[in-house]
Amino acid sequence: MVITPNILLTGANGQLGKAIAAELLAANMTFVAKSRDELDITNQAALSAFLHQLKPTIIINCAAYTAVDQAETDSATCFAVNELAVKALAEYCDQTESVLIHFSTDYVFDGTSSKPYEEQDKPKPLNQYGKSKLAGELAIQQIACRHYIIRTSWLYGDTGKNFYTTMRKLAQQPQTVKVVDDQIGAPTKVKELAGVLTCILEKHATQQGLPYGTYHYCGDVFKSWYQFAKDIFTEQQSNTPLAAISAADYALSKPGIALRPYNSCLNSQKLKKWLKNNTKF
Ligand SMILES: NC(=O)C1=CN([C@@H]2O[C@H](COP(=O)(O)OP(=O)(O)OC[C@H]3O[C@@H](n4cnc5c(N)ncnc54)[C@H](OP(=O)(O)O)[C@@H]3O)[C@@H](O)[C@H]2O)C=CC1
Ligand SMILES: Cc1cn([C@H]2C[C@H](O)[C@@H](COP(=O)(O)OP(=O)(O)O[C@H]3O[C@@H](C)C(=O)[C@@H](O)[C@H]3O)O2)c(=O)[nH]c1=O
Repeated sequence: MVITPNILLTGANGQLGKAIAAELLAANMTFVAKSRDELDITNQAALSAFLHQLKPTIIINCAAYTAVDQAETDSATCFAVNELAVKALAEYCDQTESVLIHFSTDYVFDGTSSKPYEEQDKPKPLNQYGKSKLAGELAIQQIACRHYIIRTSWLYGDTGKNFYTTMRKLAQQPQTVKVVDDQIGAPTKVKELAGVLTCILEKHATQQGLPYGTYHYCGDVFKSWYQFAKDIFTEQQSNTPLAAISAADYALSKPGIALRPYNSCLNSQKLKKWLKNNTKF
């Protein structure tokens, strides 16, 4: 007998949450999606009451505090969402033998490695956002509920707040846009990551199911933020001048900005190999 999972999607109004909802719908999967207004995961009492009422068997957590610079001065809120609420979700999953699918970031690394980061490499975040995301990962791993932690990088899509939509707007104005050229990573389409997640769910609870654990998944091409901006300006046929600058020079023009890793590259081979061997992806 196949048991239909009872899926809860949190943070459903974010860019990844929306993309996952669209992919799950397209795959005819049933799920309950909740935005922050409908389910604030930092409200422990409301969260607990909701979970015990819905009894999800799989939680896809797309709720997160993602304002990287703001987190430097608002770290309590950032940790409340990215660590404490995640711990509460993991505790529910542990008690009910449910599965937690959670997303994390390249910003858990300090970017000093000379090669793309693998799953087992030692995290050492540079900023409050990265520290809070690592704390969330550690909470899940310590509670040891059934889980997938998927670290990704530089997520973007046509809507929501991301580097792609920011650059698309800047490409419409006449002033020169200066963009950091010494931080490298892989832009990752939210739709692509949502497709990966759907494949994982489709295989879950079968013999080809992805083993629980931590995985990296990002786009195939590593580039700098400047190169990414250049691609976007070309796509937009923009005549706005674009200038490459160093992260150090960019920081001088933006006091209080968070430090970001120079090398944000993730090695996604482990998950990509599994996808190739086990799914239609
Ligand atoms: N964006 C990126 O480049 C990357 C993101 N990630 C990770 O991917 C995941 C998804 O990120 P992404 O979709 O881009 O982020 P978004 O900021 O687009 O979405 C996050 C969502 O979480 C919601 N949220 C914030 N606080 C709470 C709360 N207390 N309770 C419930 N919901 C809340 C936000 O609500 P509201 O809409 O009201 O603000 C928002 O809708 C996160 O875990 C993030 O850390 C990893 C690597 C790269
Ligand atoms: C807007 C802008 C940014 N930058 C630089 C600043 C920074 O080094 C880099 C990216 O800046 P942003 O603030 O757009 O992106 P940022 O918020 O750092 O993006 C990160 O978000 C979190 C949630 C993640 O998990 C990461 O993977 C990553 O995607 O580009 C410029 O150089 N010029 C500009 O005009």
